[in-house]
Amino acid sequence: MANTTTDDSRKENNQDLTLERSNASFNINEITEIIDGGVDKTKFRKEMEKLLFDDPLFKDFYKTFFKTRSELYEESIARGVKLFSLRQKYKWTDEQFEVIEDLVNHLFGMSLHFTMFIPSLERLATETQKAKWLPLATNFKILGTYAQTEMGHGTYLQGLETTATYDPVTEEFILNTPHKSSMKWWPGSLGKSSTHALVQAVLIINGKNYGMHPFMLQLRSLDNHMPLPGIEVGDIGPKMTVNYNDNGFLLLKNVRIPRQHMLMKHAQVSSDGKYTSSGPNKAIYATMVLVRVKMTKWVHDALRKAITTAVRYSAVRHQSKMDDSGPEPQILDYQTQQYKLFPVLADTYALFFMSRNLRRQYNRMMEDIRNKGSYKMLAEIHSISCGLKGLSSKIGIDGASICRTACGGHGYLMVAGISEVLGLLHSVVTAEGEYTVVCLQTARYLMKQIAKVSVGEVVTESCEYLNVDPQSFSCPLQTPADCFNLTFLCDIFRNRANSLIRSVASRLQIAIESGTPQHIAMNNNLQSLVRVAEAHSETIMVLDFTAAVTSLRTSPETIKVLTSLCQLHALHTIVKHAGDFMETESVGLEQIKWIREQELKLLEIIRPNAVALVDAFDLHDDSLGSLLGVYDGNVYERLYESTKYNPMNQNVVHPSYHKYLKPLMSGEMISKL
Ligand SMILES: CCCCCCCCCCCCCCCCCC(=O)SCCNC(=O)CCNC(=O)[C@H](O)C(C)(C)COP(=O)(O)OP(=O)(O)OC[C@H]1O[C@@H](n2cnc3c(N)ncnc32)[C@H](O)[C@@H]1OP(=O)(O)O
Ligand SMILES: Cc1cc2nc3c(=O)[nH]c(=O)nc-3n(C[C@H](O)[C@H](O)[C@H](O)COP(=O)(O)OP(=O)(O)OC[C@H]3O[C@@H](n4cnc5c(N)ncnc54)[C@H](O)[C@@H]3O)c2cc1C
Repeated sequence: MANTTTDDSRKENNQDLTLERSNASFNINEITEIIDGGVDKTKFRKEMEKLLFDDPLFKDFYKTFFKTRSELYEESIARGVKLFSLRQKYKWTDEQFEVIEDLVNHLFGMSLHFTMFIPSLERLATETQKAKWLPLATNFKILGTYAQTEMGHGTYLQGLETTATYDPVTEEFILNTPHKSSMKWWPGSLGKSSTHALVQAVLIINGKNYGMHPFMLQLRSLDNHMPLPGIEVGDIGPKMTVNYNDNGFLLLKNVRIPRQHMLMKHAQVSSDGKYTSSGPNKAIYATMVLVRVKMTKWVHDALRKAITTAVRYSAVRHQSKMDDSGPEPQILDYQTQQYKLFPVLADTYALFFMSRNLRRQYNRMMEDIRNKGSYKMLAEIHSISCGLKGLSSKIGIDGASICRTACGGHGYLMVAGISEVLGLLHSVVTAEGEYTVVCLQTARYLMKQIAKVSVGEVVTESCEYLNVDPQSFSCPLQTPADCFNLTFLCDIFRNRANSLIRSVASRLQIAIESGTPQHIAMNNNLQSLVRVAEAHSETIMVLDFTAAVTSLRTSPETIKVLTSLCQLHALHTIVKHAGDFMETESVGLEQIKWIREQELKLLEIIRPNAVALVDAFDLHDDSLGSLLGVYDGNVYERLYESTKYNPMNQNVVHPSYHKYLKPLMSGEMISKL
């Protein structure tokens, strides 16, 4: 199968797409460079595309859909080994490797080695431990995973049951998973690949429980890959997606490890069993914060694949008639199709600017920790990243589902690529903190911030809007045209979040003051707490998108088109939650009517640039992984060609005909009964 590339050798055979591209009002390279982070980074990405997609191992992503689990696993290991070797050879940085992870859709074995195992060592190990294990890990002498979740507990970390009991006589920890519910269950690359795991276990010294702590455990022999004594390990079985990954289970029976194998940066156990700790007690959760931050960008990466497919396909697909005398229109010309897809396109851009800002804030926090030993920003970054990880995964799932249905029947095919994206997004909404659970972490923080406001204390930057009294707010939208004013829209979002936070805080306070036990008062308000976390996170997204488009240094045409997307993102979010915005008097009934009308106007404004706006993501066909979304638009040819590769078509007559259908049709089967 010929694949197009992202350079000038692209074949632009489909006339509709050629026309769409010639109609664009802006230069797509300007947006591509913003997304890549500059011309040099665009150049690097393109070089990497050449390097990877000239290699049959990474080409023709759609072929993975025809493979068995074992084939998928083996191929993913081959890909992982190739990528790790290339990383070593070219000395790619972490940032460069993240670009490559996205290009190959995270489809390679041992991805957790760089996503969680090494970052955990960097964050949780002492300098001596780092000097010992990091060179082994970065040179692939050991391959590691992050083993925290158990069969019985993933969310409630205080409920973990794996124990690490200190034995001062031998100066060892004895690791056990005492019950079925205690076995580790889910860690990526655990089942068949990893030689080592960072195991989170409950530390016990002299019968006293010190809670969850991290331990370095060797799982398999470095000579023959056999599990070491006392260790049972395997694959947990087929999943909704990521079936190339050997997510695993792990049982431990009296496995002894040296005292020095507890990662002791934040808490230490001396040889005689004395426990000491330093730094904040949640510092051992550090790797989870990093991955949640990264996940917001993964959602953007995933959703841009779905929306690129759906918009390009909608430009080449013709169906039905608007007018009996005219030709069948492109389905992208139906207002309903635009109303499905353009808000998703706007959300995809919103996710990009939000995740970029979140990563910058995270990097600032890490600099503070490294340079000043200051964890001041941790609580705020934890709260923001929890809410945004949750919200982005939800936007991703909703958006990709819309893209799938917007592609009609063909969208249901695996080779359309959207089901795969949707499955990946379902893993993101659950892994690294389940949706509701992470939202509740954000809400917990917001409740503390509003309590500070009530006693005149200073709140953190993300919550500054809480300093305003909602009573003093009046809706700034005086005319329909005001609905395009981003400053007004930001104020409306701030007011809605502010009012909702205050309202649930006040309900909680009244309930508790009137004698309702705190846990019951909380449970009676859990749904409202999730809602305030969503409102706060949606506000951050609108503020980040607005700040980005109003500070862009690029051509007026590019700013104009991105501004329209920002307006659509904000207006569509208001329409989705019209009840909230009206209940908090952030807008009135009249304004909701205007917003709905202006939203439809934006569809018309965006329509001529729709294809260019997805082209600006500059996704290589082998990265896009969709036969419906190919750059040249030759969708029907690609679909037909894919049937030649399909293993079901390798025999003209399938063996089951001779085994079952023929005996039925000849009457032989019935006569045997
Ligand atoms: C096609 C394109 C491609 C793109 C798509 C890519 C897709 C890729 C596909 C790959 C698949 C995904 C693989 C990803 C790997 C996933 C790995 C995992 O899940 S690993 C497993 C992940 N597992 C999970 O995520 C487990 C989720 N559960 C938890 O994190 C916790 O149990 C908890 C947070 C819910 C509660 O914890 P608990 O100890 O009971 O805490 P309390 O509630 O009592 O709060 C006490 C205080 O602590 C504070 N605080 C809390 N956390 C943090 C923090 N991180 N930091 C700082 N502070 C924190 C909190 O604010 C509070 O402060 P204060 O108010 O007192 O001041
Ligand atoms: C693809 C994938 C990869 C993974 N990779 C890893 C890995 O590499 N390493 C690892 O250690 N783990 C991994 N996990 C496990 C993952 O982190 C957990 O599954 C996740 O944190 C959710 O926890 P849970 O399964 O216990 O869900 P549960 O907590 O059992 O969630 C079930 C329901 O209960 C609700 N619920 C639970 N607690 C509360 C509460 N306090 N308040 C309100 N509602 C609540 C939830 O909202 C949800 O609706 C992976 C999971 C997946 C799907």
